[in-house]
Amino acid sequence: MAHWGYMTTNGPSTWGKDFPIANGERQSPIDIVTTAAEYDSDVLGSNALSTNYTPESEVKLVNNGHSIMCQITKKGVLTGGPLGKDEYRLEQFHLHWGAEDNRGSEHTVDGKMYASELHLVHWNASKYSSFADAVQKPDGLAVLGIFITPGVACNQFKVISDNCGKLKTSGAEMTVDTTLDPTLLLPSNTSDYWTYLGSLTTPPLFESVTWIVFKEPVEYSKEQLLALRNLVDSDGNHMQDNYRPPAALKQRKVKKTFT
Ligand SMILES: CCN[C@H]1CN(CCOC)S(=O)(=O)c2sc(S(N)(=O)=O)cc21
Ligand SMILES: [Zn+2]
Repeated sequence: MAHWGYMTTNGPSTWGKDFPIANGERQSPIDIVTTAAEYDSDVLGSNALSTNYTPESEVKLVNNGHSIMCQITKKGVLTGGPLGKDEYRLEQFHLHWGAEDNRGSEHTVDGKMYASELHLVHWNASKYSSFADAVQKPDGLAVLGIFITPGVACNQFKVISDNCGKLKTSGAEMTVDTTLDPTLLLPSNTSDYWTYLGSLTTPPLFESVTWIVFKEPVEYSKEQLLALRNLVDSDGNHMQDNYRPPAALKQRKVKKTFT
């Protein structure tokens, strides 16, 4: 089978052929209908969402053919909020983006698409022994979704935007000798978010993700967004527009932590 991608011939509308779960009951992304989201004080509850990340002492960047990914090597944890008592460990982060500012995010808010969306991927280290073990479990993963909008440069993202041009082929890796604190990739307000049970937004589309999507977007400069748009895969195709459109909500409720 042709490897999945985002072109007409192998894009999201074709994924169901090889990954039937594409039409499942808890697929991601979704359109977040803000008026339908339910304020849930016990999500906000006793234990607010909390990150405790250790800054990376060097930055491992990988062009995986579908996105630019930063492989995390230090111990960083996400707890609280909808995650109950479980501790989720940061594994990697990556992005999705468009060819133009008017598209690129995967989640949408009342139909609005942002220019890009950053995903910090965590796995449930309280219940599972490894990322590979957790990736298919219904409570195996937690992903933080951060909307990106054009504006001032994000300093912490510079190490990625300054180097992604050197990752010319799929599988290309590089290690940049600089530190990176994933905490500084988050919006200033991490109390206001929507959360719901969903899936990976790329094949294999496992329904294993507790999604936490922050309301406040983060700004990247035009140059930083252009750096993402200049990324190519090994066939020399631009990686841009590497977003899956919203899937059906089906029998799910989206919760929110703010009124
Ligand atoms: C290009 C492949 N992307 C996936 C690779 N991984 C799955 C590994 O399957 C064995 S993963 O768990 O690191 C994630 S998280 C994620 S998203 N966009 O929902 O945050 C996609 C993927
Ligand atoms: Zn993603």
